[in-house]
Amino acid sequence: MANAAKNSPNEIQEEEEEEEQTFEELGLDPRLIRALSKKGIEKPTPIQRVAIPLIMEGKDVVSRAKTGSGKTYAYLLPLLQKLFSDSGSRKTAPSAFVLVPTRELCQQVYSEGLSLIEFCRVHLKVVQLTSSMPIADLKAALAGPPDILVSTPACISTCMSAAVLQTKSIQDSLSVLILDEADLLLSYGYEDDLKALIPHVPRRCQCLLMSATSSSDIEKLKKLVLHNPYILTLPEVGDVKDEIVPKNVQQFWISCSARDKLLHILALLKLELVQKRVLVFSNSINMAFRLKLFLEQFGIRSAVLNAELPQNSRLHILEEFNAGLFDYLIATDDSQIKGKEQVNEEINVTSRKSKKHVKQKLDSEFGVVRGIDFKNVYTVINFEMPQSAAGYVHRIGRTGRAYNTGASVSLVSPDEMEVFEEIKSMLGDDVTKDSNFIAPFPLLTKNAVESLRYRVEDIAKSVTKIAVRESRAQDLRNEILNSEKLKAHFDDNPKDLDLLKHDKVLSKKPPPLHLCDVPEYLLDPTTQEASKIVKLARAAMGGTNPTRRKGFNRKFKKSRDPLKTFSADVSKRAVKGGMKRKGKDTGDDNQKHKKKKSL
Ligand SMILES: Nc1ncnc2c1ncn2[C@@H]1O[C@H](COP(=O)(O)OP(=O)(O)OP(=O)(O)O)[C@@H](O)[C@H]1O
Repeated sequence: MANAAKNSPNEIQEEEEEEEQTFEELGLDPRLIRALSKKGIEKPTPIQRVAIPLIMEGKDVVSRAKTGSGKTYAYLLPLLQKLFSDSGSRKTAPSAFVLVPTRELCQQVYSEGLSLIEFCRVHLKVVQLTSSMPIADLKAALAGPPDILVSTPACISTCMSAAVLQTKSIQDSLSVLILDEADLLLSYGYEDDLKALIPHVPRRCQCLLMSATSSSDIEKLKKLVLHNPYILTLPEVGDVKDEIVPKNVQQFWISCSARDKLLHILALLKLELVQKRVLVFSNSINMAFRLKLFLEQFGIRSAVLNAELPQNSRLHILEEFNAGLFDYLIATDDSQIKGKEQVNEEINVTSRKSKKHVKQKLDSEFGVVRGIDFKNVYTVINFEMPQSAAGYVHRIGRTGRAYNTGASVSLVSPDEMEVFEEIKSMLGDDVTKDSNFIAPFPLLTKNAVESLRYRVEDIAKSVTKIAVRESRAQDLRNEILNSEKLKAHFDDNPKDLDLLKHDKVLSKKPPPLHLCDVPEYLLDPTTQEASKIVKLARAAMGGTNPTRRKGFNRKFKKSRDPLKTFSADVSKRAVKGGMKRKGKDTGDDNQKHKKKKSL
């Protein structure tokens, strides 16, 4: 049906009717539907439409869907529904484990679970545990026990070794195990932790595996954890490399030398050729600070999010950014993949040379890019290219989430062409499939870039290695102090976001006034026009106001909406007559799902 639907208007109508399926029709409990409605969520996304009924039937499911497609509710909703009816049963350990690769994700899934439970007014308890917690706190959190435990595999392993979680209790009580962002669990080094847990997961336990990309790690995990699972995946994955990046994210690139990257990013931001809010990625913490200091000199304030910051500060930066308190966030990623030694070396240099001797370890459970639900990020800029094609998909996936639209701009220097080619070949880079095509960025003219060059060169030189090192150490010191204050403050005032600003200026000298404004005579007519178009588009979308944006997006062409293009696999094999299922027993369920669903 998916193919036919693309070709025939009548069938598109059919497809759209199928899309109108509601949460009620999926059999969701009215309390959950009310809770969703309070959160402004009215109808299921495609992955939710397919996964929720299967999970409610108790099936093991591997669910692979694009970034931002709503995978968290796809498992949280049926999980809660199951626990509504199980809540009276006696147990000695949590009924459900949700395992994620990073603390940031832990916090995010925990908050989503907690708010659904609160809205539903049911007596269920969710806790989050991380490896940094003292054993006594882990013990206290597990007393009860709670119904849902959100954690990292390493922390579960710690709890088992410290006998805070008894393996016998896990065997008796665990009924659902969820591995979220499963494609990352092994690359974050959790294989041994998972292997320690798996023998204690009872055979009857339902196992779910959620991921945005596929990899050999997923295959490994599937074998390790799942029994006879249903595989829900994108329709053409495998052969046609389609729709890896959500369709409503437009991808662009700019070719420039490594040296000219500062000049180009300044032109993009200062001439307002990209829409706010903007998430910029760099590959190292020093580069992130260099960029911050450089932009400050032109009156552009930003915050840096990285692995050396204390956890409270990181969470607070994310919350502030999501709440719209500042427009530019520079994040570092890939520190896990890059080799910790190199990054640690970077930190030690900072520590040794800094007078106040700030020592801070990189957090191995840190992850900004993977799975974090940034709100209303319109533009992602790759100031430096990620180290892998999968890294690119995850970065780009921070925009265009749920029903929003977004854009990405990658600054590609000659020595990054190799990874850029790899990305293009992974995407298929087919001009006819606009979702996967990375187009040259059309709004930035050579004249506009050159008009800024002489201003940029002096400032770029003034942002020396020493200045970067000092401001990085300064920021870290501030954040360590803040972190303590934040902890105490937020225990009492959980909703107070405006306490500490993270985009404060770090430069010793205030930005020169003449650099903060770009005089009109510097701009060629094409750039002026481009800037106007971007502003108009922004106004049409209601700025960063999420509710007005929704209205805009409803008018957005359906075929460009990533949330509408998912179909269950039901994939290749389904076309030939049946849902893809590991193992022999397909039975009646196969009949139910026989038809290839295009949602
Ligand atoms: N049915 C829905 N309607 C509208 N918005 C939704 C719906 N379901 C989820 N969302 C919103 O979509 C956003 C993305 O959801 P989520 O974080 O679950 O995506 P994801 O598929 O897990 O992405 P990633 O792979 O990047 O982790 C969230 O802000 C969430 O609140």
